[in-house]
Amino acid sequence: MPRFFTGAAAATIAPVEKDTPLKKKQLNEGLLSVPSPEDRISLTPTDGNKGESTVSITVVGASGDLAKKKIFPALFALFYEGYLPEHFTIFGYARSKMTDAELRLMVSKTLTCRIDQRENCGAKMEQFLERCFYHSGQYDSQDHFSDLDKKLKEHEAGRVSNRLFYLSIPPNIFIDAVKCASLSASAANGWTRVIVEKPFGRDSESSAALTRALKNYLEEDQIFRIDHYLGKELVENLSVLRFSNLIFEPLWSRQYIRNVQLIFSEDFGTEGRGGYFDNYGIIRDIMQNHLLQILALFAMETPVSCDAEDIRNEKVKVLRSMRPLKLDDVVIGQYKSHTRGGVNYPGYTDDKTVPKDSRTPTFAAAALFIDNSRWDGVPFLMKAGKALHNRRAEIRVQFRHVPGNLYNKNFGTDLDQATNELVIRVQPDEAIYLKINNKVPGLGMRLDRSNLNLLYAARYAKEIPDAYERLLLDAIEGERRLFIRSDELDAAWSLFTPVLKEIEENKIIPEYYPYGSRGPVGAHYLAARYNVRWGDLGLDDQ
Ligand SMILES: NC(=O)C1=CN([C@@H]2O[C@H](COP(=O)(O)OP(=O)(O)OC[C@H]3O[C@@H](n4cnc5c(N)ncnc54)[C@H](OP(=O)(O)O)[C@@H]3O)[C@@H](O)[C@H]2O)C=CC1
Ligand SMILES: O=C1O[C@H](COP(=O)(O)O)[C@@H](O)[C@H](O)[C@H]1O
Repeated sequence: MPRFFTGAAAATIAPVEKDTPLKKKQLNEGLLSVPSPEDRISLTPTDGNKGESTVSITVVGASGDLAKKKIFPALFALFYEGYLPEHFTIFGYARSKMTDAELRLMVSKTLTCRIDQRENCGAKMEQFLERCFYHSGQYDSQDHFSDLDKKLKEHEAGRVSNRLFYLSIPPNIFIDAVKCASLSASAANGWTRVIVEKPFGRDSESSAALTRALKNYLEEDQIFRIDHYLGKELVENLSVLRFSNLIFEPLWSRQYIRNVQLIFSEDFGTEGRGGYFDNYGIIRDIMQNHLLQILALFAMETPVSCDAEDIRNEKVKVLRSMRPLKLDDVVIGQYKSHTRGGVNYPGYTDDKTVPKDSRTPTFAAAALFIDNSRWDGVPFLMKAGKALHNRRAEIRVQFRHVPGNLYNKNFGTDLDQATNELVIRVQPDEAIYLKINNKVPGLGMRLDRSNLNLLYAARYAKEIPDAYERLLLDAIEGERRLFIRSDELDAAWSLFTPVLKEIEENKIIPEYYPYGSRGPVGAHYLAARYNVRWGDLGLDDQ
């Protein structure tokens, strides 16, 4: 069921943003007229185009990697499934010279059909591409954005215009682009929203400066800070799992949970993105955002409702209850070259875009703590790395042992063998499974560990949408639940900034690990200090 109303229904959708500083200025100067409430609710199709609304989506940085790989394909998937409004236009904006036809050719190479929904896919692609246009311009030129504005207006044809800008550009030009888009290409009578890609700064100070600069041109509710992990199916399911199943929520505390592990691994290196990565490193690239966001959703208290502000309020509370990370609780690593099966896999510093003497971590493990009554003393262990032995993202919840367990003798003293573990596998092969102790069928009394397994591919015959689809749709619909609010961002940076500074100022040497391995051994010592064994090492967890 499409979530977006199209056609006549869309005529009743009123702009929801508060006026931006720019808009207020224009209103004061009489440069803009305010649609009266009557205009907003009573327009019917007989008013001509005026009563209908359009959405124009401008992909700023359209020639780039993310736009090609994720944004255009996600927009097509939304179009294919009927989620885009009836009147929509997509503009690519970048400095590269391209015609509309060239943009369409570029985009067409990246579009794919769903495995389970291929009907009319070719025709749908054609229809989609016909709605894609290109405008070449500089990111810091108001004139060029004014030219874009003129083109957008032609397509909007007098309808109520809503505009979404997706900043798919390097962070050093975010502000220029926001300034120009806001001053020269804001919607005249509908909403204007801007999706901002990470990185949101590289520490507390630069992040706060970015927020301040953005707020010169936009209100907070126009800023959609994207963390694509929040758009992943199993991350979105976390709240459903916790708050709609009686069996989980009562166990969700220090009373029953021994530790929580948040694990991210990739089986490839920085290949091609070394230039960006070297300035950030794995802690900023993965931990401070993706893993911490998952942690906040995992650990938050029950929100008042599913509304964005209620959920984000609870996330902020968790983040602000966390202890700033200490250097002692962090292990960093960097991958080195490795030859396996006659193939040589390059080390991090073999990447031409990385300085030869770089100490930037490509792996990190950390122990974090939430100092509130629910989680006091429970280690939240994070592990993230590139060029490891597999590609995986998962949450592991290890439960305490059963007091006075009748069957202890069947398991011996190995706590990890005897206790339950809940695994939420975010990717690949999305799954939720619970390790339980079970009697092996037969006349004897032999126990083993088995999985109660919800494997998505077996349970749901539907392809899981890419995270960018969900997030783009939410931004179009004005749903902010899965986007990061500025206070969340501040709290997240407060946790990591001191340790990042210490690592950099003291030039801490990372532990080197071979490409394709399980990462530095130091991660095991760190876990052991808190009586934890990483859950992804078991034979049934490969
Ligand atoms: N690629 C990915 O997988 C991911 C990317 N991101 C973030 O998304 C954003 C875009 O990423 P990505 O597409 O990889 O970036 P690119 O490096 O591909 O840059 C996007 C476009 O920006 C323009 N551009 C690049 N460098 C400069 C520069 N120095 N000055 C002015 N314009 C420049 C180029 O377009 P032109 O020359 O035509 O103007 C380029 O095509 C970044 O913020 C990145 O951190 C986040 C997660 C994943
Ligand atoms: O944000 C980022 O995420 C990707 C991993 O995303 P995934 O959806 O493919 O798991 C990571 O490769 C990249 O370094 C990072 O910037």
